[in-house]
Amino acid sequence: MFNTLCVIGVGLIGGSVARTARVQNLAARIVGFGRDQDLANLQLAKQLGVIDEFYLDIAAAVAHADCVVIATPVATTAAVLGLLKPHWSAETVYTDVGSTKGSVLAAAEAVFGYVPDNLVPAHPIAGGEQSGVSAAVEGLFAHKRLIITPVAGTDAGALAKVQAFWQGLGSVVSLMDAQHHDSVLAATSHLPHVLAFALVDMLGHKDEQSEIFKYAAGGFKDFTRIASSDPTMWAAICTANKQEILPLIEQLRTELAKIHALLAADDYAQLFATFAYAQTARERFLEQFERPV
Ligand SMILES: NC(=O)c1ccc[n+]([C@@H]2O[C@H](COP(=O)([O-])OP(=O)(O)OC[C@H]3O[C@@H](n4cnc5c(N)ncnc54)[C@H](O)[C@@H]3O)[C@@H](O)[C@H]2O)c1
Ligand SMILES: O=C(O)C(=O)C[C@]1(C(=O)O)C=C[C@@H](O)C=C1
Repeated sequence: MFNTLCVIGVGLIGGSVARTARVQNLAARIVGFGRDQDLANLQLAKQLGVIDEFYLDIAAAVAHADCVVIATPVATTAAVLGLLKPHWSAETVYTDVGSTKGSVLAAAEAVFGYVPDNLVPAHPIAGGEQSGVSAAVEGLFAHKRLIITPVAGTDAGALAKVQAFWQGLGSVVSLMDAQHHDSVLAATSHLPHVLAFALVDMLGHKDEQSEIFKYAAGGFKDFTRIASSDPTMWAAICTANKQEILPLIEQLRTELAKIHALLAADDYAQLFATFAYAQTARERFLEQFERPV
């Protein structure tokens, strides 16, 4: 159990960390930090009992913290580490929740010149399309995967503490290289978001826009739910991981061109084979991986 948990960015994920940590007794006191423009969200977080106190001053926020969780958009990591740097403590463990991990290591290198041995990058593979503390839920991470991406110099004690913390929040923890993480998540999370944003962008610009959305039913809603996600967060993720995302967009172009050609040629057999392969693959993946524990 930590004495003071400090959450930097008390939004959907940071708020869910705080809510769950409280219920699971992982911290005696939970505080939040944000900028002036985060004041209303922080006030709400306190009012909802998600945090005990909040600070707009970083020194006050981390003064007694033995665990700091950075839960802000990935584009802000360097700025947040820059604020933390003068108050960095060897007695504290630091973790984050960013959707891209290479960018977090790069931010640490840029700010410190190295990755501090007590900074243990993490990524919970759980979330939703909403933002802010009002969307935070206790139990968000239960039975969900969480990837930790340590580096060669990561302190074993800090790693063990952070791993135990995330396990205490209910996550099923895996360890992997940040580069590998970014390559896997580009395919399973970032590309689907690009696709959903692209589809709604395309349809939204069509003249018959209102007609299209009027008759949209379950399939459209299922496919495009994630296009309701925060554009600030997703522009940051896509920019941070473009090296991995760009080749996947190219592969998808090839796949769409294949389906276009099959349809144009009335090649029912190959069209069926393509859809049947995808259906079987999805069923197999769900069966194998839907429940990690
Ligand atoms: N939403 C998801 O499904 C999901 C899942 C896993 C990981 N993540 C990652 O979690 C992080 C947070 O995402 P979220 O969905 O909780 O977003 P959110 O918008 O709900 O919360 C982010 C919070 O950070 C605050 N903030 C922004 N910039 C800040 C700064 N410079 N200093 C202090 N506070 C700042 C915002 O006001 C907000 O309260 C992102 O890095 C995202 O990649 C998101
Ligand atoms: O369910 C959603 O809405 C999500 O976008 C969650 C999701 C995902 O793509 O699965 C989004 C970003 C994360 O980094 C992890 C999880």
